This record gives sequence, C-alpha cells and structure tokens, in this order.
Amino acid sequence: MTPPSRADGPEAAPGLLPIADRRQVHRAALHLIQRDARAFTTMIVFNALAAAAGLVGPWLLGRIVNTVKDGGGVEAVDRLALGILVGAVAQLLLARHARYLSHRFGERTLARIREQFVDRALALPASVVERAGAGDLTARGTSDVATAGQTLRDTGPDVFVAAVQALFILGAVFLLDPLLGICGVLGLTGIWFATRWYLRRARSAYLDQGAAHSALAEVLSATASGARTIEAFGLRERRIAECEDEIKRCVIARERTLFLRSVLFPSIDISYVIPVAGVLLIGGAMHEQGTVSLGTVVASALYLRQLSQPLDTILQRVEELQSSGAAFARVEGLAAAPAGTATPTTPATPSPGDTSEDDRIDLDGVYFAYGDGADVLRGVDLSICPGERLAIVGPSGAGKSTLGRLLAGIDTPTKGTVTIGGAPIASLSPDRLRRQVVLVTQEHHVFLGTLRDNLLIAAESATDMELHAALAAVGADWAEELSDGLDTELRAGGHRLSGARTQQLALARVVLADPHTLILDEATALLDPTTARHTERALAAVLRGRTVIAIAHRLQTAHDADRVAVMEDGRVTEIGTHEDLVAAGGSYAALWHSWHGDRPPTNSAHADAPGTGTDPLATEARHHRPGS
Ligand SMILES: Nc1ncnc2c1ncn2[C@@H]1O[C@H](COP(=O)(O)OP(=O)(O)OP(=O)(O)O)[C@@H](O)[C@H]1O
Repeated sequence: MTPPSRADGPEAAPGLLPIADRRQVHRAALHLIQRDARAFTTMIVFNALAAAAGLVGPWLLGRIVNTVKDGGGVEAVDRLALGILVGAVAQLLLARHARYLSHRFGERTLARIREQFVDRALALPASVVERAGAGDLTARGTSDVATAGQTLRDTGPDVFVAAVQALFILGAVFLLDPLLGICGVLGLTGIWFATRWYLRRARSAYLDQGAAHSALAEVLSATASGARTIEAFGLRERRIAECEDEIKRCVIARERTLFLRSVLFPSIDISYVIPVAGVLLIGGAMHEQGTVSLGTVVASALYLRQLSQPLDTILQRVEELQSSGAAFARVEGLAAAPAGTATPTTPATPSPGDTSEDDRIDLDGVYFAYGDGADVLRGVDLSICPGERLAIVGPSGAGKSTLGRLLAGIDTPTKGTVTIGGAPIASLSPDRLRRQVVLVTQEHHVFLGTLRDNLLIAAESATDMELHAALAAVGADWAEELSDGLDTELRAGGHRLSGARTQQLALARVVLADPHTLILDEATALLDPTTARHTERALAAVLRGRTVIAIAHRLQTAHDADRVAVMEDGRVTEIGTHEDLVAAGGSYAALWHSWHGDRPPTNSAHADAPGTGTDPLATEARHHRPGS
C-alpha cells in the first residue's frame, strides 16, 4: 500500500470570507448531484454492474472447486473457466465505461462549481472583496476549486468505485455463507482501529513536518543570501548551530511521521490477511462438519483477498477527501458572504423610481466602522452642491478616504445616511450608482481582453464613435495608432500599456460612465513627474463640468477648491472657503501657514508642492458641465 497523501498543506487562513459549515457543504453537494441526477444515476448503475461482474470470478472458481471435488468432467470446468473469462472482460469494459461516466460527471460538475464561483465572486460587494483581500478570493478560485475538481474527477470516482466494489464483495461473502461473512467483517475491524489511530495523529504530525521543512529552508536561504554579512561579522558558528537545530527539528518531525506510517501499514497489511485466515480456519472446520462446501470456503477466501484492493484505494484517498472537503467548504463559503460588512440603516430595496431628484449629495449623522473596530467616522454632516469643488483635508488616519468610499457607495454607513438627490446611495443599483458617482484612485486595472472590452465595462452600449471620443477626451491619441484599433488585445501576450496610458484608459472609462460626481483619492499623488503631467491633462478634461470631491494631500488643491472640509478624528471640524478658513484662524489656517509660510498662493500645480503630484482642482478644470 502506498502512503496516504501528506496532510501538511496550508491551514485554511481565517479569512474574512466565510467558510461553509458541514451542513451547507452537504446541501451544496446534494444540489450539484441533483442538477445532473441522470448522469449520476447512470454512473452508479455502471459502477454497480462493474462491481457485480468482478464477483463472477471468485464465485465460479468456488464452483470449479466443487465440480472437481464432485468428480465433474473437464468440459464442465472449461465452461466455468470460460465464464470467469467473460466475467473478467465484462468487468473491464463496464469499469472503463463507469470511469468514463464518472469523469464526465466530475468535469461537468466542476464547470458548474467554477461558473457558480465566478458569479458569486462578481456579485460580492467591492468592500467585501477589499476587506477579504484578493489573496483569499484568488486562493479559493484557483487552488481550492482545483482541489475540489481533482476530487470530482479522480478521487471521488475512485473512492466511489472502490466503495461499491467493497460493498458488493462483502455482500457476496454474506450471500455465500452469512457466518463466513461475519467472520470476514470481524477480521477487518483491525483496519478501522489502525486507520482511526493514524488519522488522529497524522494531521498534526504532517503539519509539524511541513513547518519544520519551511523553517529549515528559511534558515538555509537566509544564510546563503547573507553569506558575506555572516562572514564579515564572524557569525559562521552561530549560523551553523541554527541550521543544525532546524535540521534536528526536521529529523524529529520526520521520525514521528515515519513512526505513524510504520505502525499503520503493517497493521493494515496484517488486517487484510486476518479475515482470509479466519475464513479458511472457520470455513475449514465447517466444511469438516459438512455445513459448507469447499467451493464456498474457497470463493469466500478469494473474495476477502480481493477486498484488499478497494480498501487500499479508499485508505489512500481518505486524506485527499478530507482536504478537498475543506477546499469545497471554502469555495462554497462565498454563498454565505455578506452583502456588505456594514449594516445599512437605509432600506436595501430601491426607493421609488431609483432616481435622484438632483445631484446634491447629503451626509447626515454618518458613522462608520471597519468590521468590529472603533468608529472611524463619527457623526459627519455634509452637503455638496452640484458642480461644487470640495477639498477634504486632514491628518493621516482622519477618515478622509473612508468618507470618499462612503460617498462612492462602496461602503455603507453603520449609522446615518448618505443620499444623492434625496435617494439613499445604498438603494441605487450598481448601474445607476456608476452614472452618479465614481471614485478615482491611482489603482487602475487593465482587464484581459481588447481595448474595446476594457472601455465597454463603463458603458455597455457605447458605440465605437463614443469610445473614440472618450479616448480623445483624455488625450489618448496612442489608441488611434494601434494596428488593430479598438480590437487590440491588451495584456496576456498582447499590447502592454504604460502607467500613463493605463491611467488614460481608466479616465476614458470615467468619461464613458459620465457620472455627475467624481471623488478623487490620491488619483495623482504618487505618480512620477512624466505620468503625472499626462494624467493632469487627462484629468482636467474629465473633471470639466462635474461635481468634484478631492481628498487633498496637498494644500494647493484645497486652495483651488470652492470649499474646504477639514477632517479630524472622524469628524468634519471646519468647513468653508479657503479664505474664510484662513481668516478663522483654526487648524486649517495653522496648516496653511505652516506649509505655505510667507509665500503667496499660486495656481501652479507643481509650485511648492511636496512630491510630484498634480493639482486636480487647478483652474483649468473649473468649467462646469453645460446645464449643471
Ligand atoms: N480596510 C480597513 N480596515 C480597517 N481599518 C481601516 C481600513 N481602512 C482604513 N482603516 C482605518 O480607518 C482610519 C481612517 O483611515 P482613512 O484611510 O480613511 O484615513 P485618511 O484620512 O484617508 O488617511 P490617509 O491620509 O493616511 O490616507 C484609520 O485609522 C485606518 O487605520
């Protein structure tokens, strides 16, 4: 028997995405079976037929023994031998077809799991995905789905076929003689105890072994990469001692798993022999007394010997089943993912008409906390008029970005309301919301696909002319020079966009989405000078005619805004025009004087600015949208 697979895979990280419990996993598995019930039934029937065909051999062998014992002729023995051959061929063909059906069922079900996963992942609110982290979602969508798929395609069918075979074999022994059947089952109990003993200890032992390997690898690679420093500081002996310690830990961990295997495998091998020996002994005695025929004893012993094969398969695969059960629970966990981490205080159902009366944004007594943490926003009241340029300033951690996320509808307040034109932002459909508010950060993604696909994300029904116009609006002239135009494949062996072009593409999407309000959070703060200049021009075109809420990292932005809101410790502590706030002599005035000193205010985007960012609220963008 080959050793069961190692159980030293990574522990399921306690991610924020939920993990399905046992009942949910069972229900989901049952649902998947029900969706392909016919294929599943056919698979069972063929597996059962293959297992039944496998029983023909030993049974006929028993008949041959009886026939020979009763003095039957060669002809009768030949007929029975031919039957064995037919049984073996039938078993081969039926098992092959059963496996083919199992694989088809497995592949189809895997495809369904994948589709369901993608649907669920896409339906997750952005805030949930952000908080859970891309790593968790990616791991679930790749390695966990692959592990569950491996089970459906190989492990599951293997175990299933083996279980059916084992059941049929035991059933056949009981049919031949119930007493011999009981004898066989009792003989097998050793396997149950040995496996239980092993499984109880294996998980932690293999996890320790994996951890010891990782620690050793870490020490070795650190020693190799820091060799010069180690020599320079005379740390050689200390490093060698550390390596030796880790090697010792590895040896101890490996000896432990070796010990477990050295107990398990002989116990199982002996357990396979016990029922055969028991049946031969008891069957022999019964034959002596004339209660069973010699053929029955021989057939029972052969059946029990044959049992080792399916049992071996089940034991080898049992750990794989355990780990894939955990993987499936993580995949299914997405079904239980929250619709949002914060509880909306406003009804989730759309308000009448799902439309805003105007573009005015109001925050009323807004509180927000991440998860179970402390309040990050603590009673924010704010009104932003259509076409206004509002700069939000404040120290790091004051809650500016959080406020931006609430204004963009990414997060919902734990208390209070955020409304657009009187409609709670939480009640707007994603499509509707996109046309109202868009948050622009410096994180831009180029999706796999053509340039057109990347643009249509923002406006599904836009014509090519509109797409070209949007690209032109942000100064993306390079798009016109692409050999395949809008059909140019981006990424994955296709055209790679530079940072500046990626940003222009993202801004072209904003033009297409055509929201009345833009929230700028670090959209340009950390860009290199060349990219910043490109982005500045593109951004100016995008901002024209829209309400802009800029989370200002430079006071020049605040200076150019219509109004400035100062945030401190989750509250808006000052609000007004730059001049009013400077005159009021509060914290904004202090900030302005300390940054600005005696220098006169300037509209130049780069003057005096720390870093290389651009000023999104510079005057060139201050032309309101017609009609706004
Ligand atoms: N995803 C998150 N999970 C938990 N806490 C968070 C998360 N994002 C922000 N916070 C916390 O919320 C508080 C406000 O953060 P926020 O980013 O809104 O402040 P900020 O004023 O924008 O700061 P900065 O100018 O440094 O970006 C901080 O204490 C921060 O640690």
